[in-house]
Amino acid sequence: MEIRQAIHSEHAKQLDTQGLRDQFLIEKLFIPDQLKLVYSHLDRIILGGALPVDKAITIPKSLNQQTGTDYFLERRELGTINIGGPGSITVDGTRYAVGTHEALYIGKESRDVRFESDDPAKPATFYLCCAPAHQAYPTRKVKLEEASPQTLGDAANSNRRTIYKYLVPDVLPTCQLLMGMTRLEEGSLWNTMPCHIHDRRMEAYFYFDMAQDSLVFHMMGEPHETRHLVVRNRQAVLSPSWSLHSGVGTGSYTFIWAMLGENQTFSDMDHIAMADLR
Ligand SMILES: O=C(O)C(=O)C[C@H](O)C(=O)CO
Ligand SMILES: [Zn+2]
Repeated sequence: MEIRQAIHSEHAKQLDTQGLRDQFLIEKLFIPDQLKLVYSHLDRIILGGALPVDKAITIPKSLNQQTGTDYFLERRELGTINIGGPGSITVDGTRYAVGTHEALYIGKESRDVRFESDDPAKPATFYLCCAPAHQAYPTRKVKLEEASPQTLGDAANSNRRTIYKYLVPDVLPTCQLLMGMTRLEEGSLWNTMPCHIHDRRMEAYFYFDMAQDSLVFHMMGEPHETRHLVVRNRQAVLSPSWSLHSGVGTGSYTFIWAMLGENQTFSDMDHIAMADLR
């Protein structure tokens, strides 16, 4: 499993383009028929992808070497949103059908997890976020209609969007993982602007549904020391708690956000006045 160290903001601001990309960008998350995971020391989040095409993908036993536990989810919870075709996830013998843009929360102490696609021609594509957990909450599927929606922004500011909160306390209990998907309206290209930080939680953004030659300029850094990352389709960004996180696309895109940290209060954000951005 690839490891990313935590990084101080004073170090991050010295980095050049490649240095920033090495620290914060995850370029490849999906390898056919393999589980790809990246372990970050930012609140010990693990991000990953499972793209089952010709065979099922399972969580290998050897992963417990990284977690120092008997099995991977012994002290962890796992959230996933399927951005591909219809598929299923079998958790300790119970099969959950997981369609496009449906989420599955997999509780702590789940031992056997198996990802499958219904049709190899339209494979299910599971984006995964995994967090340390202290309590075994029930495994549960969440459909798009069950996610808690919040529409923000307007066309005049090119930031009209709906935030679908799938794994949040209003919908189901989790130990610390918060996860959802934000969809922009046609013509709106800015997410999360006006922007914010939240010192109490780290965050990860995963951009998808982008045209081949389309880019997102993902904004990061402390509000007075902003930087950007050029992000392509199906790439993820790690956002430490000191970093703002916002993006603008050269074309349409959707993204999945996930947060871990002190609290599960989505609205606990420190908004940054436009005048304070540098
Ligand atoms: O478009 C947005 O605004 C978001 O999706 C915001 C993220 O969910 C976020 O940064 C939550 O802290
Ligand atoms: Zn945020």
